[in-house]
This record gives sequence, C-alpha cells and structure tokens, in this order.
Amino acid sequence: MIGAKISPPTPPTGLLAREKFSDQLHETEPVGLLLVHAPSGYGKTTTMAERIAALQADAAWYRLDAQDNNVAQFAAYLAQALDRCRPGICQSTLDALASTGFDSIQNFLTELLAELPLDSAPLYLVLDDYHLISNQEIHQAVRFLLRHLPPYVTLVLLTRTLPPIGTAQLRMQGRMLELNARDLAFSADEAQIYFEQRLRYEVSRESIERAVRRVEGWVSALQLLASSAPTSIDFNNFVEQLQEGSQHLFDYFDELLRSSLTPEQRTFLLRTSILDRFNAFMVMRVTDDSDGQALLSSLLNLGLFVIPLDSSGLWFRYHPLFATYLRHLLSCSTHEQVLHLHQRASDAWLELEQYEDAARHAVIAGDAGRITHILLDQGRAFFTQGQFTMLQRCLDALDRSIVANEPILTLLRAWVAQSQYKFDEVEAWLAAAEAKLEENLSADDLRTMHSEFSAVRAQVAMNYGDSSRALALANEALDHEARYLPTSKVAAASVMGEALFVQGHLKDALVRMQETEQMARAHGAHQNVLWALCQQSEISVAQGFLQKAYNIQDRAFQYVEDYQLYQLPILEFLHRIRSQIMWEWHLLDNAETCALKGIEILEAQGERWYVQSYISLAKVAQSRGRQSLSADYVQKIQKMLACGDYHLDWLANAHTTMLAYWEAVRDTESVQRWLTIAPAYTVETATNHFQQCNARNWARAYISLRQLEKAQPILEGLQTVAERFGLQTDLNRNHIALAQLHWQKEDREQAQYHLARALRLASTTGAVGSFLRMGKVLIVILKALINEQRIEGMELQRAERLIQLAKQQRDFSKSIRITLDEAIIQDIINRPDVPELIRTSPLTRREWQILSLIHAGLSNDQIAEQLKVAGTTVKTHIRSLYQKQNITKRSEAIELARDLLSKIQGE
Ligand SMILES: Nc1ncnc2c1ncn2[C@@H]1O[C@H](COP(=O)(O)OP(=O)(O)OP(=O)(O)O)[C@@H](O)[C@H]1O
Repeated sequence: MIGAKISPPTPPTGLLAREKFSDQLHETEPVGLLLVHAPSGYGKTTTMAERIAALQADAAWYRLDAQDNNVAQFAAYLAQALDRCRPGICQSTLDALASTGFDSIQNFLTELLAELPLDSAPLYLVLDDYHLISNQEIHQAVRFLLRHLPPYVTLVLLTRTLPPIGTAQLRMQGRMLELNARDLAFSADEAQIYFEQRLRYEVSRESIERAVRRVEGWVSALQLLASSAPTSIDFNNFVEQLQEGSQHLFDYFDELLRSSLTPEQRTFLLRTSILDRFNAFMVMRVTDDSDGQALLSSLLNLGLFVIPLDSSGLWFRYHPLFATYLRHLLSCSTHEQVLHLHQRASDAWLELEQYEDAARHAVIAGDAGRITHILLDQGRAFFTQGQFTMLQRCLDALDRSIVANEPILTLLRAWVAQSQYKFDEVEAWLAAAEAKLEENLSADDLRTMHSEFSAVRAQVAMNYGDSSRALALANEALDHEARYLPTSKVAAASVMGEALFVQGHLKDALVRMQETEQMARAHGAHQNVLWALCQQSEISVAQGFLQKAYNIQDRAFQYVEDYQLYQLPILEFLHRIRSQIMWEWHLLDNAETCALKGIEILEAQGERWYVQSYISLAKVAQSRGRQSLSADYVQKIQKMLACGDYHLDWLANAHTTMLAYWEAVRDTESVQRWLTIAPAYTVETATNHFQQCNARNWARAYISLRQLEKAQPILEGLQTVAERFGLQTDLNRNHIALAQLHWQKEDREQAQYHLARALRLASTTGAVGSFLRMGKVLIVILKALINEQRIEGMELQRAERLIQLAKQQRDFSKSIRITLDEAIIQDIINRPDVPELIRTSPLTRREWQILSLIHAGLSNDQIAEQLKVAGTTVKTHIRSLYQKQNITKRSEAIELARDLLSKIQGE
C-alpha cells in the first residue's frame, strides 16, 4: 500500500479559498455523485481538497493511476481509503481482503456496503484522476456503488473525461451534481485575490481581467504566470505573448499529448485546430473523413481542452491556448496543406451559411475569387453589422483593380478606411473607382454611385472638422436613391446630425439623430442604430440632461441584447459614454467596470482604440487617490497619443485627464510642455463639447501655472458661447474652473458666485466628478457658501454631500492643500475638539494666513512676497503667532496647522 495514494493532497502555496463551491458540497438533498470533470490543471483536485477541509468534513481520498485498473488492487485501496478516513468503518471487509480475498468485485462491494453503518456524519469518497480507469468491471462496480451507497456518503469523481457510469441517467434523475471547466475557471475576482497573495508587485485590474480572459480562467496557466513574471511589466508581456503561445505551455501540452494520442488522433487534432468552433459536420468536412460523429466522440474521450459551446452538446471549440499550441504544430505542415484545409473550411461554412467564418478562412487561404464572391454577396450585411475589421481583412486581400471595378467594393473599402481615420485613402479609393467606371456605367448608375460616394465624403469632411462641407455632401447623398449600399442614406442622415451637433444646433441635431435611428432600424443596420443612439446620448449630455442620456444608453443596451450584438466594436463607444456618466455621478466602480468592458470589446481591434478606455480608468484611479495607477494610465495615454492621429474629441478628453493628473502632483513642467503641443483653440467657434473642452484645457493649464490673466478671458469667452448654444454641461464645468480661478486670485466673491452657479446647473446634470476634481479647495469654497447662507434647498444639500465626498477623497499630494480661509477658520473655532489656545488667544486674519503659508512650506521671504508685505512684518506676525500658541519652532507651527486642517478636510 502506498500511503500517499489514500491521503488528501497537500495544499499548494497561495491556496485560494473557493467558497462558491460550498453549496455543491452542502446540498441539503443528498446526491449520490458529485462529478467534477475538466481538462488537466483546472483545479479539480485542489478545489475539492480545499473545500472539504474548509467544511471540516471527512473525506476518504483515493488517487488512482493506471495500475488501479487491476480489480483486486482497486478494491484494496478503496477499503483502505475508507478505513484511513474513519478507522474501523469496514474492518471485516479489510480482514476478508487480507485473508481470503473476494472472487469478484461485486462480492467485495456487497460486503463493504453491508458493513457501512446506515446513518452517520457526511463522508466524501473521492476518486481522483478517474479518467485513468478503463476497465469496464470497475465502471460497473462504481455504478453498483452509486446505487447502494448510504445517503451520508457522496461519491466524488475527479476526472478529465465523462466516465461511462450512466451519468446521463443520473443527471436526468437529479442524482448527480456536476462541475465542469467553466465552473472551475477562476473568475477575475478570484484571480485578483490569488495574485495579491502571490505577487510582490501590484497588477492593475485591467491586466488581471485580460489575463483571465486570455487563459479563460485556467488556473494552471495563471499559476505559471504568477511564477514566471517577476515584475508587472513581465506580467503584462507574458499575457500579451499568450496569443502567440508560450514555450512553457507548449511543453506542458507536449507532455500531455505524448503518451495519449494515436497518429490518427494527432492528425485529426491538427487539422481541426484551424476551426474557431466545430460540430460533427465541420470536423468531417475539414478532415475529409466520413464519420464526423465518431471522430468527435473520440476527441471528447481524450479529455483534452475541448469546450462545449452550449448545452446542446453539438458545438465545441478548443481552449484558445490549446488551439494556439495545435496551430503551432500545424505550421510545420506544408503551406499547401494548410491552405487546402482553410479552403475546405471556407466551403463548409458557406454550406452552413456562416459567411463570416467562410470569409475568414478564405482570407487565410488568400483566395481572392472566393473573397470577392462572398463580399459581393454578403459585404452589405457585414457592413450593416459593423464588421469593419473583417471587411478590412477581406478587402486587403483583393487587388486594387478588383475593388475599383465594383462600386459596392469601393464603397466598403472607403467606409472601412474612413472608420480607421485613413482619410487620404478614402479619397484615393473613390477617385480610382470614378476614373475606372466613368465609361462603363450608365448615366443613372453613375449618378447613384456619385451620390453614395458623397455620403462617405461627407463623413470624412465631418472628421476633418469641416461641418459645412459635410452638410452639403450629406444633402447630395440624401437626394438620390441608394442602390449599391442601401445604408448610404442612413449614413448621410447621420452625418447631418453630427454636423448640426458640432455647430451647436443641439435640438435639430437630436431630431436628425432620432430620424437616423428610425431609418437604420428599418434597414436592420445595427451599427447605424447604435451609433445614432450613442449620438443622441452625447447630445443630451451636452444639453445637461445626463439622466436622459443614461436612459438612451439603456435603450441601446436593450437593442444589443435583442439582437445579441455583444461582439460589435461600436459597443465600446456605448460602454465608454456610460463610463463617463458613471464617473460624473461618482459611481466609480461602475465607471471602471464599463471601461474594462470597453477594453474587452476592443481586444480584437488593436491598442490604438484603447485610449478612451484608459482615460476612463485614469479618471477613476485619480478619483480613488491611486497615484501610481493614475501615473501608469497617463503614461500609456501619452504614448498612444504620440503614435496616433486622433480626433480633437479624443485628444481634448485625454488632455483634460492628463492636466488633472499633473495638477494633482504639481508637475508644472509637464503642463508647460503640453502648452507647446496643445491643439489650437478659438473661443468663438467653441460650439460643441470637444472645442469647449480643448479651450478649457488651455485655461486649466494656465491656472495650474498661476497665469490667471491668460485663463480668465478663455473661460469667460467659453461661457458666452456655451450660454448661446445651451451647452449646459460645459457651462457647469466652466463655472467650476472659474470658481477655481477666482479663488486663486483671492476673489472670494467671484469664486463663490461661480461655484453657486455650478451647483445650480448640477441640479440637472447631477455632476459630482467635475466638482471633486477641484481637490480639497472645493471644501473651503463650499463651506464659505454655506456659512454665508448663499445657497439653500437642493444646492445646499448637494454642497453638503460634495463636502462629505471631498473629505473622503484621497489626495495625491502630501501636503494638505486647503488654505485657512475665513469660512474654514470659523469652522475650526466652532469645533468642540479645537485646542484650547486657539479659542482663548485668537489669531488675527493675517496670523491665520501666515500659519497657512508656513504650513504650505513657504519661507519667510516667499510669504512676504505673496502677501506683498515687508520681511520684517512677516517676522513680527510670526512672533505674535508663536507667543499666542505657545510655539517655539516652525515645525510646531506646521504640526498645529496640519492638526487643525485635518479636522476639516478628512484624510
Ligand atoms: N484554489 C487554488 N489555489 C491555488 N492554486 C490552485 C488552486 N486550484 C488549483 N491550483 C493550482 O493549479 C494547479 C492545478 O490544480 P490541480 O492539480 O488541482 O488540477 P486538476 O484539475 O486536478 O489537474 P489534473 O487533471 O492534471 O489532475 C496546481 O498546481 C494547483 O496548485
């Protein structure tokens, strides 16, 4: 007897408790069988051992190996395992085994079951690695055992394959509980705890989610990641490289397959690895074998990384890391063989009318004829579904002359280039087709083609910021029937809406976008429907109606659900604008979740598009006071902006976040540098949110640099335009910036006026985030407003809530940055826990100011300069201050100020 075979496994380092599985073990209705089936390394053994121990239940543990197919050995170990767990529970059976033995396993089990008490405390009989059993006699024995086990015993089978023990019947009878790979996979929350326990560095939630996504929660891969990444950079690189594969994982899979595969099975695996998903038909067609079902069953029996797609049991896919490994092996085959496989796959998908899959394989096979055929037939549908990446791959594989010959292909090509901001290319594609088709098409067809081309040109003009030209071109497109791409008119209507929006005609723009939505719905053009809804939401935000925008977004989410559009890239836009509202309402967890969702959607599109999601994550990190994380995101954003060409809307948004970060860490150098590369602004034309935002960024930069005289005219100019066009959210943000500016100018009156106005606007916008960005100074101005009774009702309530939140907000900078303003001093004096001396020997206004400046770290000369008084005067005040408060040193003064301020501003 090998003792280790009947001992519970030793827990690994960094063991993660998996409480969610307690329910399965604690079922009130006893079930005979708990079947845990998943590929290797999913944590079957560890999870069960951990949970049973955590529940302090008894477990008879039997770890099988291939030799246990011997019936006598199986019987002996089984009885020993039970005895080890509950000594004496089957003594007579053991005695019989030792003396005479049993002539059949049936007799052995009968003896054993007869000896077990009828009632007792719960007991788990765990058979680990049950997939190693191939002896039918033992399977029969397990069936028998299951039929006659006393109710307190649960048989737990840990296995990589489904055992032939009548599981279908047990499932139907409700006598079995199952856990599979999907259940065992670590969630992002679990992975976060696991990594926190195991790593010595911090990993962002985004990186963790990406890692979990790439390995689909497979714990062995997460473990490999933890043990082979000594720094967070290595961690991210490792995750990034997973798509190409990792040698460690390849070795792991090599070992796994080496012993268990026949040459036919190996060939079968390699050939089917090109498929993203498969059923019996697909494997049959791709492997060119007539019995697909038998092939599929033999594949499933191998217990490899084959994941069922749904509960139908018909469709499957390989785990992505396993697929990468198999494709790596396949790449050693000849190029022709691989191309041939893809051609077969493309044909098979066409037969199943799965055109996207057919197109994908045709592209890999480089089969231009097949691609053209699919595009002419299905290109419109791909387009209305927003499948731009796929369209691009298809079109990239076609010769320029093929594209120029077909107006529809040219239109698709141009729209794809436009969606990637390659505006020069758009014009080149359109011009090439015009030159080529001038003679070939009828006058009528030519007119139609030109008008449809105008729709694309209108969108390009829009993106270049030329809204007048965009309007003219969109009008042209709307005047004619669309024949090549039926959604051309929808696109034109949408451009009109956008043009009106950026020109500041919010009401008209909204109407246009509502019409666009209706047109798009009539065409089943999902991409356009979602775009129109997102634009309506943006317009509502500009109007200051954030709740309305939120409701519109809900309609868009509903649409996504109705049509199951979870993979559309445009969904990122929806999540992004939801994240922005969540941040503004200070619902930081939601804001973060939405941004992470955006990243998940964009994974297939490339990093260039992550900027907006990173902006949201940076904002959240800053609001939570997580400085190093904010720094990371700001750095990432800067890097991306440096390599790409982005629309002003994105740039301005990114710059606001960068400036807020630099202001928080007092990095004036970066602000200075930003001013040298910042996009130009004109206040008079700031008729939309991004031009307002860009110009406000200039003002913010000047405020950071204490160049208030430059900031003020910008903000005042912006207010005039925002008033005229009803840009309520911008008005709100401009008032906040103005309050900050006037506070720095020591113009309390104006600062209070602007903050009061901002509070009033916040009644409709619900803004919180924009206020909190002011930092601790917000508390001072709000207190002044409250003390002087300048606000009441809703605004008063909002102010109190904001003070609460601002107090809780963790500030990056080490020093406490609110000043000892009158309102604050009053507050301090009124507090019961104020030091006695403050009350008995009150300070003058000047002395308070000086105390505040000493605390801010200024020297006497700097204080004199700031207060515009002589150095000797400062010294006199300091002497008097020290005397009153019984202080002898500067450090004591700083300590006193810190103590007083901390009472007011929180941590
Ligand atoms: N909850 C957990 N906490 C920490 N590590 C875990 C946890 N679960 C699994 N692991 C680690 O993951 C690896 C695989 O786990 P385990 O051996 O339990 O998987 P398995 O599904 O039983 O695999 P096999 O089919 O190969 O027996 C082990 O190294 C284990 O230490």
